[in-house]
Amino acid sequence: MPHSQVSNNEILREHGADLSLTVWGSLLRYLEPMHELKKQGCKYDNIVELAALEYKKSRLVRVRGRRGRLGFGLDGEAEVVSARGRGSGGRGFISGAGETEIQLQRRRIAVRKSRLTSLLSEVRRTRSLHRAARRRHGLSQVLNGQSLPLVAVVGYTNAGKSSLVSALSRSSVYVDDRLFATLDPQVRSVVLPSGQKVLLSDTVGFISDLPVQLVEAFHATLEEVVEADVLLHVIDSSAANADEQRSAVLQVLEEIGVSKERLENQLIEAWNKVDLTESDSKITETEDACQLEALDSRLFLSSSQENSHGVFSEDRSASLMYCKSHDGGMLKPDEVSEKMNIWGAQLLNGEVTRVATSAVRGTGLHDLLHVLDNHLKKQSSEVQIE
Ligand SMILES: Nc1nc2c(ncn2[C@@H]2O[C@H](COP(=O)(O)OP(=O)(O)OP(=O)(O)O)[C@@H](O)[C@H]2O)c(=O)[nH]1
Ligand SMILES: [Mg+2]
Repeated sequence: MPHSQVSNNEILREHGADLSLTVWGSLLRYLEPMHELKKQGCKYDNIVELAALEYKKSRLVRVRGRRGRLGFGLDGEAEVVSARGRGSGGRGFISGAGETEIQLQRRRIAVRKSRLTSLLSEVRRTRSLHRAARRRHGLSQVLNGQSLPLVAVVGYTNAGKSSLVSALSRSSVYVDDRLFATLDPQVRSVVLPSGQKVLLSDTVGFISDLPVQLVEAFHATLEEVVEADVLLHVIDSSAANADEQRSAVLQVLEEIGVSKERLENQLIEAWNKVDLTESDSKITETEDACQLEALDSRLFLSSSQENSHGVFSEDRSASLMYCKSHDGGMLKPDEVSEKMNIWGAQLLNGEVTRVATSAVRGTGLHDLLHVLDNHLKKQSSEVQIE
């Protein structure tokens, strides 16, 4: 993956670029729709340049290419130098002529920046047209005039949002993406267990300290989030700083105008990548649906519960939930899924709902669809009461 965010960041880091710059690099890399920007001629290297310019206007990243060519790029050795000539890597920058070179580079970047900005606004315009079209048709033909609930999938960068959206749409009972694929490739339709059809909208990954200068570029995502009926917050449970990433996302959501009340009542958490946090044997058992993994006690019940099929109890020390049938045997997956009704009760009490998932292994996807179902039912019943 020569142009992936990870490898580019690694290269930058290897060459001594400071962390804030790599954060900018990754932020810019994640400015969706980068694919479209790339298609339209924006190179990743330009984005990194832009990052450098935006973050520290007085500093530049210079890259020595393999053939000794100086420029901006990723195939060579990078050194961060200040405009005054103090090299962070111990190497100085020749002043005098260097000043001119920096000015020249700045101008080049400024030109690229304006190109990027106009491309982004074009992309925004296209996406908003798509959204309008989606609302207009909005499968209203299919649903007799009702518009479909929109679930915005948000989360820290690399949490697995896109993977989860694909996995959910694959696992859904019936998927018809033809209408949307042409309108907006980042939206998938999914049918919940009750038969309710929803739209899942994949968004860009958030990172800490969202720089305000770039909020404009995030508008496409922000608009999806603001319009959404439910926010599905995907968290990489295997990340060492998962809690920090979670808080960073909540903070960004608040900053872009999502009310505290919505964050409490219209947000579902998918603690993704559980396959990386548990041993393989537990996963196997999970797939047999006899035991469900719990990341913490809030994922499941506060005490043992039962439904018509069996008893659910949790072993907090092992982070597991046991599901035994009344006759002492194992519960089948569809029997286990009945416990979602109990989760529904939790939702009515206004608790944040968390589901452990693995987009890669398919763990917890049905649970998540059930939770979404319950959530939307609860929301629509509240609307009716109002
Ligand atoms: N082990 C494991 N890897 C996962 C899981 N979900 C996603 N990944 C991997 O995590 C990486 C990031 O996944 P994406 O789906 O692109 O993450 P994202 O949140 O959409 O990332 P951005 O859109 O770039 O912010 C990929 O390499 C995925 O294969 C999971 O459940 N388990
Ligand atoms: Mg993604």
